Amino acid sequence: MTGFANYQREIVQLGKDGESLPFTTDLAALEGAVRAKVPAGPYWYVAGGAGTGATVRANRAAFERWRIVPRMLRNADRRDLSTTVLGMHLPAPVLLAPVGVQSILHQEAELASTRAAAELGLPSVLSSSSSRTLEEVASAGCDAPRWMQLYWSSDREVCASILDRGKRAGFSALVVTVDTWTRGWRPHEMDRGYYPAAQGIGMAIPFSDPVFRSRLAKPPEEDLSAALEVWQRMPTDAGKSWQQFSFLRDHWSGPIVVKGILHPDDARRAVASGADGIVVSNHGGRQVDGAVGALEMLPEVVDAVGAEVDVLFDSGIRTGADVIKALALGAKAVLVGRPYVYGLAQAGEAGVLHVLRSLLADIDITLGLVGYRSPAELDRDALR
Ligand SMILES: Cc1cc2nc3c(=O)[nH]c(=O)nc-3n(C[C@H](O)[C@H](O)[C@H](O)COP(=O)(O)O)c2cc1C
Ligand SMILES: O=C(O)C(=O)c1ccccc1
Repeated sequence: MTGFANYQREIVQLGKDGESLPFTTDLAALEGAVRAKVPAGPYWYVAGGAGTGATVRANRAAFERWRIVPRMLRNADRRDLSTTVLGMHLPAPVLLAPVGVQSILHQEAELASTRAAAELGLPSVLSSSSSRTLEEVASAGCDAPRWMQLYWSSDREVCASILDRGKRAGFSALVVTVDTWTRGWRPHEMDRGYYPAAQGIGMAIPFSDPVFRSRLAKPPEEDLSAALEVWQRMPTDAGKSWQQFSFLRDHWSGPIVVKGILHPDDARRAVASGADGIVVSNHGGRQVDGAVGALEMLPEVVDAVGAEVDVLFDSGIRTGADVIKALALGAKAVLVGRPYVYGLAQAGEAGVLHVLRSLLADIDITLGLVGYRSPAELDRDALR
């Protein structure tokens, strides 16, 4: 057995002592548990998808179409989930996806989620729209790798300043999200009139940025709506094409990952433009209604660029079996989004830790039962 599976033993022991966990171990059921606890505005903001929710469903349906074929008597009792992504050693092929405005669910927000990930040695990706600044998260006392995500604003000096702050605060990789230059059509938000950004939530990074502040007549603390208006006048797609990627290369010395790729030709373009990694993702179904399930595109993208760069995956990961399917289809690691945020809503850092430990234990146990000892041993032969 490996370390992560011990969580199962701890839980079983609790049961023997007549106790049970305060949380579900069924990560697919977490959403329902959180729905009963959190007000409708923030709940739907997180859980909702674009339009009719067809893409959210397509993400799950894509996992359902693949089945794992377990192998027997292969000495899989000792396992090692560790892997290397962008040259960084990870204890397991799991990262925390960038999720903005976490303070709508828990006041400790990104501090809690980053700490929980770091406790397990897992990297977390800080959203560009976080509720805490880069420097606050850096000083949370975590020694796991921290990556930063960027919504690539058209104001080059503001962008350069944010990248420079990230570097100085010790963020080791940059994730550039290319599928969200504007928000998708999201009835769940619009019909409830719930817009955290309108209250300045998720503006911690720009509002603490000296270059952004120099663009304002009055600081955001004195005139919030004017500051939000200036920010909104810096659209993230203005004139952007793959040619502008060199700007990021010039202002970021570490690895760059492009997040939000589905078509293999876009993956090739990203790599040709200098990306060190790709995240195959449809943003958890939040952007384009009726889009392809992200997992459906993973094999094509891996075939196109997997030999050159690390291909990561997100959108719809809920269980250990899901992670095994994504790895078998060629992902080097996966990012989880909503599940850890639901853990945060349940119980802050302890809730995130529970979700991550459950997922890692599930991956570890399932990998062993399927007859594999490490992520690297998995390939498409494990699936039908
Ligand atoms: C509430 C919420 C906020 C998000 N904010 C960001 C963000 O700021 N930047 C980003 O690149 N992706 C963001 N995402 C997308 C996630 O990084 C990720 O792609 C998605 O959640 C993965 O799907 P899953 O939730 O099914 O795991 C957000 C997702 C949610 C649910
Ligand atoms: O809601 C999202 O999916 C997202 O990417 C986002 C962007 C800015 C602020 C909060 C969330």
